[in-house]
Amino acid sequence: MKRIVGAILAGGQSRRFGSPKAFAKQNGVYFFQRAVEALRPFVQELYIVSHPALVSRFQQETSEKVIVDEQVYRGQGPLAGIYTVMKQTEAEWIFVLPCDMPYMRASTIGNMVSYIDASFDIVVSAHFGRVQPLVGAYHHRVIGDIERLLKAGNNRMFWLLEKSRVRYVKEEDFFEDERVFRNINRAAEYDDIVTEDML
Ligand SMILES: Nc1nc2c(ncn2[C@@H]2O[C@H](COP(=O)(O)OP(=O)(O)OP(=O)(O)O)[C@@H](O)[C@H]2O)c(=O)[nH]1
Repeated sequence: MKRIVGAILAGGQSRRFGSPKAFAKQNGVYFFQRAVEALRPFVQELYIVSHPALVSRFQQETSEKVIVDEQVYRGQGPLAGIYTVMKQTEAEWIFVLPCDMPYMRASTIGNMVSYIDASFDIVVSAHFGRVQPLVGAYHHRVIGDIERLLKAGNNRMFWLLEKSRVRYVKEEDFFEDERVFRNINRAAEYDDIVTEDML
């Protein structure tokens, strides 16, 4: 079995949402907990990477490991979170999920994991023509590239994808319900899913 470590990114500011998205609920379950449930079956270790203000709240709600972004790159976005987890582990692969996709499920991750292949550096979902850099596996060997990008202040995920050998997993690889990749950024989007779930 491939050695995979999980990284749940929960270090964003949730400015558009208005309160920490990780602790919004879908059908009574915290968003971040949905990510934990989806990833847990496939990883030996799992890290929730957040920021200092949320650590104690996470610790009250989960027994998973909670860490904070490396101080030098704090606030630099998801790339800083992935880098931080890579620094914690020597595992070959880091499987990343955001904390704001409440419909993500274990079967999706299982399918993604089956496409992990060491001839690629990164394996991410690109279902329905939308690249999802926060849903996929990153090989540990990209840590140097990530560090260089962060040092230069080029923290967009797409800079890393551009430099790397990427396997884009699409609907012809495995079909998936589009809703699984729905991420919640704004309170209005949250209101929509609450209403839909009640129907
Ligand atoms: N560890 C870590 N995760 C981050 C960071 N920035 C964003 N994330 C996570 O990446 C995912 C996508 O984040 P966004 O929705 O783009 O950003 P956000 O800061 O949470 O929200 P906005 O403030 O509204 O832009 C979420 O799971 C965030 O928690 C960061 O600097 N560090």
